[in-house]
Amino acid sequence: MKIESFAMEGVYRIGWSANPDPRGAFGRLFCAETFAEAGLVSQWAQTNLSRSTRRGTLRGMHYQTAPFAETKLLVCLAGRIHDVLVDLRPQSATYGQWCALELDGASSSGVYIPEGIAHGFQTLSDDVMLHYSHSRPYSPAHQAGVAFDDPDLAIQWPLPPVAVSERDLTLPRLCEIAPNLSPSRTKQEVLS
Ligand SMILES: Cc1cn([C@H]2C[C@H](O)[C@@H](COP(=O)(O)OP(=O)(O)O[C@H]3O[C@H](C)C(=O)[C@H](O)[C@H]3O)O2)c(=O)[nH]c1=O
Repeated sequence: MKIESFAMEGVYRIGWSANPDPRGAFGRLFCAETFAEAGLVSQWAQTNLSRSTRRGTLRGMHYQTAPFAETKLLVCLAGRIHDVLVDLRPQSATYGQWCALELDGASSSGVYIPEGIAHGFQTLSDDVMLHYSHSRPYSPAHQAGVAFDDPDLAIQWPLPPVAVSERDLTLPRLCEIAPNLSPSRTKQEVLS
């Protein structure tokens, strides 16, 4: 299992160190001790599976508000996704900016997403399966989000979005949830 910092403070790529053998492979994806030693959340409240059937499916940008703000460990088990993070932490050097990475099931690659980051993805293949670990329970009353097509963010999505939920089509713009954020800080992809 590899833990590598990525683009924004507190975000890490998580790599699955597979041990191949004639049957296939086996490897560790999470270890509470290793995560704790690295200063990462090492206890999860809930885990979820997310299945998307069509290439181009876009979900996001989602987060939970306090006191249910959550850290997520996301692992791609099947298919490929373009994963996007938006930094909503006012004290962060990358506040109001976004970064992106590709995750795929072939390598079971993952990303560790700290509290204060809005998360979304677009599938790059049919039949995507994702595994989520959440540090806090799901709380519908604390579900929040930012528009995936916010013009101030100008997130670059690789494909025309399909199968976007009604909720995601009506999420607020960043300027509505962070009025003090000057547009000059946004429109920049944080280069990894
Ligand atoms: C998030 C969640 C949802 N649900 C129920 C609520 C709905 O009936 C159904 C689908 O929920 P939603 O449309 O919010 O699912 P996504 O659009 O895939 O949202 C998720 O994907 C984005 C990209 C994320 O990062 C979040 O983890 C999460 O918001 O599952 C639950 O029962 N538990 C949960 O933890």
